[in-house]
Amino acid sequence: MIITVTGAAGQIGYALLFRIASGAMFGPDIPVSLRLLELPQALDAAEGVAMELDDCAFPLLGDIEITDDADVAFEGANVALLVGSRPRTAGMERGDLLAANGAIFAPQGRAINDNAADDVRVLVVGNPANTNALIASANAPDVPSARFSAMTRLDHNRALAQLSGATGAPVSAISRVTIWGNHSATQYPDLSNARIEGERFEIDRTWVEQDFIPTVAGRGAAIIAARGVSSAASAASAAVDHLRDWVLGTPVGDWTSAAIVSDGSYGVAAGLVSSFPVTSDGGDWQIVEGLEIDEFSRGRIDASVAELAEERAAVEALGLL
Ligand SMILES: NC(=O)c1ccc[n+]([C@@H]2O[C@H](COP(=O)([O-])OP(=O)(O)OC[C@H]3O[C@@H](n4cnc5c(N)ncnc54)[C@H](O)[C@@H]3O)[C@@H](O)[C@H]2O)c1
Ligand SMILES: O=C(O)C[C@H](O)C(=O)O
Repeated sequence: MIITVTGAAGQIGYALLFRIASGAMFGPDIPVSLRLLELPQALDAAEGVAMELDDCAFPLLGDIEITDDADVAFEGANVALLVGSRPRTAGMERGDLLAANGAIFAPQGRAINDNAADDVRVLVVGNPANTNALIASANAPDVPSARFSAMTRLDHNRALAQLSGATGAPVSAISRVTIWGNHSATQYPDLSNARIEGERFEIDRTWVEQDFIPTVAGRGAAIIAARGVSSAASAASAAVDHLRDWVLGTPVGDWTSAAIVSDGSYGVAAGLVSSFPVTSDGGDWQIVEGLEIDEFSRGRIDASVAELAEERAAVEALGLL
């Protein structure tokens, strides 16, 4: 399996590469070769990471290639993790960030289109992840859009952890939690269908609305406030979970959350990259259909999807789609 990681010398890269190389992503039987894409000024740091990977003597790890050339990095890639992106800095407006990231994700989409393996699967982690995935997919016309996804698994895992903490139920007993919409503060972490030990349970709506939702949706900012930098190990762990479930399949009776290109399900405008409840049997992600959406959920989903539509309009105006 050839796995390309962009932004490989960054914080998430440093937490992610060792887990991939150890077999945590695809299990103990699948050897992995790594392609690390970095900016020219970070190539030395990426070399250092590769030296440490060598020093782990991972039995599953094949060759490691380090490059600042996207065509080389995505050559033959079966999996592409697009982590490297331009973080927001002081004085930057949302539109500036979208433009800066368009300059990264449009060429990377083209490089994936021209060089990746026929079965490539792409996970966008770099923010704003949903819209970056939209840009990459739009610039890869020969790759089915179903092969592009953006990461909301970290939000999903945060929701599991919060519910576990509030109920005392172990994370392993909780199922059917959903993240809808954008990987941003407007996301909607939804417990309407959640189960503990396979059963529906009584849930305090005040806690959901005033504590659970703001905690999950604001967790990225809370981590930045506490650490001074954004989440890295938990983001890497979520990326491992996302790819494992996509390639090896989700557990029977449960689903996960991933941002994928909407087919119009649940009133989410077709073409937007929005988070949904999804399953996989090892092929494409499938949206879990037929869930009842009450008025509260409808409002929350619509608000986050409206933000996604605004982001799409902004990158469309920049000529990135
Ligand atoms: N979706 C999520 O749940 C989630 C969670 C945490 C972080 N993030 C996002 O992930 C991204 C990476 O976070 P980080 O903490 O690793 O950042 P970081 O700044 O530590 O590392 C980013 C790396 O990307 C590299 N890079 C920048 N542009 C590149 C390009 N065009 N090609 C290749 N490499 C490039 C930089 O040189 C740097 O080494 C950020 O956008 C962050 O906001 C997303
Ligand atoms: O919130 C952020 O900016 C960082 C990241 O997307 C996160 O969710 O931790």
